[in-house]
Amino acid sequence: MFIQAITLFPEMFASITEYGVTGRAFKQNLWQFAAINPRQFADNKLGYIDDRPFGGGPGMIMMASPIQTAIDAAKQHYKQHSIGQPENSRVVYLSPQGAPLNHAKVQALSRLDNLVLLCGRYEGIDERVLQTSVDEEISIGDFVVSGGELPAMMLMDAVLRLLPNVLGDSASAEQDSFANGLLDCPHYTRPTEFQGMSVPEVLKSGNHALIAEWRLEQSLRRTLQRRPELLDGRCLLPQEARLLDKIRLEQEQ
Ligand SMILES: CN1CCN(c2ccccc2CNc2ccc(C(N)=O)cn2)CC1
Repeated sequence: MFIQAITLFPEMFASITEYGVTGRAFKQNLWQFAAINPRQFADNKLGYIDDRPFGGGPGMIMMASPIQTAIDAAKQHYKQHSIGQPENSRVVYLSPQGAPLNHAKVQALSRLDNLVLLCGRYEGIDERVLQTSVDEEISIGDFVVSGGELPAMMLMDAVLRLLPNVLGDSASAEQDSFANGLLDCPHYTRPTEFQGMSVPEVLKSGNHALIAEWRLEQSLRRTLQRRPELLDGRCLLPQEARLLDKIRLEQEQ
């Protein structure tokens, strides 16, 4: 997968290309990345790519033209390098006004050949380039941060984890909590005793069926407790329904 970020701060993306599983996968060429700085496409010698908002108000708006040129350059790049299929490519704009990102959306994005991530700064981007050149607007949550770069890197990390071979067999993405629509169960490691607290016996039993059932019960218990709405509309496997009934019965007592 070839990901391009349109950003005023290309260096920020070292956080994902240089560290952790995403960094190792990048070095193994399991995915490719390029940053495009719209400042190089400024219409003026001084490199201005922002201007005051029509209608007044605080802050500055990113001008349409340099962004348009940057998006066209990104599309040109994957076309001339014939990376994947142009139709299997998408331009995504990270913004508080976007559709909420969730696991299903991450899965859909992980099947693309090319992904262009538009990172806004200042107070946002001129609407006219968004209307013509952005395929999808996505939000990583109902809060505002000072630029689209961190949201873009969070989206990238979630997507890259789903690419084949990125997570060696040690940690597979389908075991990720949201992959099954539930919150994750509690985890423990050595030492057995920590500040007078021990480890649930079942986890030391070596009985893998019992351990799996305990973990599923803990996930269901946590989901019911912290995010009950995640259970609405989620079809339950027989084992999940049985455990959920048991938990609900206990809570009624
Ligand atoms: C001070 N202004 C900075 C620029 N910002 C803005 C406005 C429009 C687009 C992008 C941004 C970049 N910020 C983002 C981006 C995404 C998310 C998210 N939830 O996905 C949160 N914030 C408005 C506020």
